[in-house]
Amino acid sequence: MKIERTECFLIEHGDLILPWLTHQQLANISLTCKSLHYLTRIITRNRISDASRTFESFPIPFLNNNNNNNTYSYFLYTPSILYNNNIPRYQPWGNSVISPSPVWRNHDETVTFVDVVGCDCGEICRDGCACLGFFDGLDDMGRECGPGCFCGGECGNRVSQNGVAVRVKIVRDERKGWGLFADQFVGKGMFLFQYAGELLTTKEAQRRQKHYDELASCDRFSSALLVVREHLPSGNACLRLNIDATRIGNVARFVNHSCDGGNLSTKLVRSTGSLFPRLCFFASKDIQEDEELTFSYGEIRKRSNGLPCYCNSPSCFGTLPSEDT
Ligand SMILES: C[S@@+](CC[C@H](N)C(=O)[O-])C[C@H]1O[C@@H](n2cnc3c(N)ncnc32)[C@H](O)[C@@H]1O
Repeated sequence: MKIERTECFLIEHGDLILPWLTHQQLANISLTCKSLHYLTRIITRNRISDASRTFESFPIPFLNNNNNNNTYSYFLYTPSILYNNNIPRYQPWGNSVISPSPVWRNHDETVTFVDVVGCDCGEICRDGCACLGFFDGLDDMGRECGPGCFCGGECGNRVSQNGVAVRVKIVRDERKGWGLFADQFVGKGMFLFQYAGELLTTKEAQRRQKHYDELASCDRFSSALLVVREHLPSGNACLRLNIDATRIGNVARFVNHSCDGGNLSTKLVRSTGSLFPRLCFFASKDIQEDEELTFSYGEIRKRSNGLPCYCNSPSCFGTLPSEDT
């Protein structure tokens, strides 16, 4: 009797409730009656059509031609790095009525240097802009206009601040899990996306990595915790960024490793006035439509029993890079 009442309530308010459920919760209630089965199928179809939950300019579909139950990968979406602990436990996904809250946009500018004055070109920057001068796609460090500048979001020197810049799709592979593929031609040097997720302290990153390693050893679990070290000009110190996209992140969390370096290069890009740089992905060569997007996770293989690598490149080491975080 109690179950029936819950079903009626869910059917009546499905539009409001179902998009907030995780994939597991959705799967469970889809078994309870025909109406809920039908409603959850619609939600699932919407989720598959856009992993970004409409946060990005283009929809980013999941494609799975394999005969398994992995119709999509469940995670929360953020288009940029999250600097605080105020991470939601749930986020709506799969209903056209509810669109993402604007609060989630432009997080890149929330941690800034006070009083850093950038360029004063006006709304759109000109040739002589003090912040210009890196978009050759080759240097290790990039600079863009930022919160310290007078220009606005339309400025051409804010290329990496407007979310995913090219059409991509998330495709299932039997051995590597989900992977990110180009859904259009991408010319060498073009910006694609940044690596978005939670910015963690090193202590928290080490705690989570230990937990993820345990999960990976007993399950087909994929973590997306990335550690970036930026060597400072003094040579004596390095800035360490720990970005965890496992629970909440953007499409960069689906980029798989390739031992030959793949077709993407990474660069830290700093916006004038921003405290932290962002890790940005550029095409290191021309990329054709339907080509998988990959990069090298690193050179170090510390673990004797590392995870097997299926990158298929002639220079494959056989195991994925692994480091002590
Ligand atoms: C950042 S995630 C990439 C997305 C992941 N494939 C997924 O399904 O969510 C990293 C994980 O992907 C898998 N992976 C990435 N590159 C791989 C490769 N070359 N061979 C095998 N597995 C790979 C490993 O499980 C790794 O821990």
